[in-house]
Amino acid sequence: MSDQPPSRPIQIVPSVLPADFSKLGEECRALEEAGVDRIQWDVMDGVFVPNLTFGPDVIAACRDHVEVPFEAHLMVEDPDLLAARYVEAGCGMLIVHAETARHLHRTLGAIRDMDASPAVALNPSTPVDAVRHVLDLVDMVLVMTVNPGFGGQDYIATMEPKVAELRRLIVEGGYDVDIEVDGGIGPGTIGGAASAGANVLVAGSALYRDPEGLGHAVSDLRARAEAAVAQG
Ligand SMILES: O=C(CO)[C@@H](O)[C@H](O)COP(=O)(O)O
Repeated sequence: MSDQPPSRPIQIVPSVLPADFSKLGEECRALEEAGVDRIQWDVMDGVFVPNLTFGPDVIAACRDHVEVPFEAHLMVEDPDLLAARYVEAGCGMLIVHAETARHLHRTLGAIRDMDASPAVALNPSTPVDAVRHVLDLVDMVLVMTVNPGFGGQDYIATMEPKVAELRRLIVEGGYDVDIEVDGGIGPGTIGGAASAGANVLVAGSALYRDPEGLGHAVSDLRARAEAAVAQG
């Protein structure tokens, strides 16, 4: 009998960075029809990362086009200032970077108090230890597999041991926490990330460049991740 707990369900979450920004409502509907589990909005403020993307009103405008849940990846210098706006816009999960929250424990608790799902993100150079004392507060930890700011970057495979270390911490502590990875996820990399312990996989470029379309891309990535987990 394996002493490992049952693996957590694989979830495929698109980043809409590669989508056509002139018709985001339609793009969200296409993603929902393709079978995604959630939609990730990469929120960037031009301070924490060298890019500027979606304000809460843009997300709110897309909310009623689909039923699928939204998550906001807050790549912003001051998450406390903005968190409530993104919940009001319709994001059920907020992902806060450990590197930006001045009082991470308090910020995550405040998100839960807003009836939203708190999650925490780690940039590639930030150690797992940065979230050791907040695993009881979050529903998910995001391990970045690129440096944040842009889609289409190369996957940083050296993050796989970090994912495995985080998984051990979660399992040993008995926490009910998903592990998400984001950045460079595609057919050639998703297996390594899932084998390391990630069960929520964010993909942007890989979904939109699949010649067989979004539906095929989502199904193919899910199958590859599930096969990697099954192989152990
Ligand atoms: O979050 C970021 C960068 O900040 C990106 O990693 C996108 O969320 C996914 O982009 P791809 O690498 O899948 O194109």
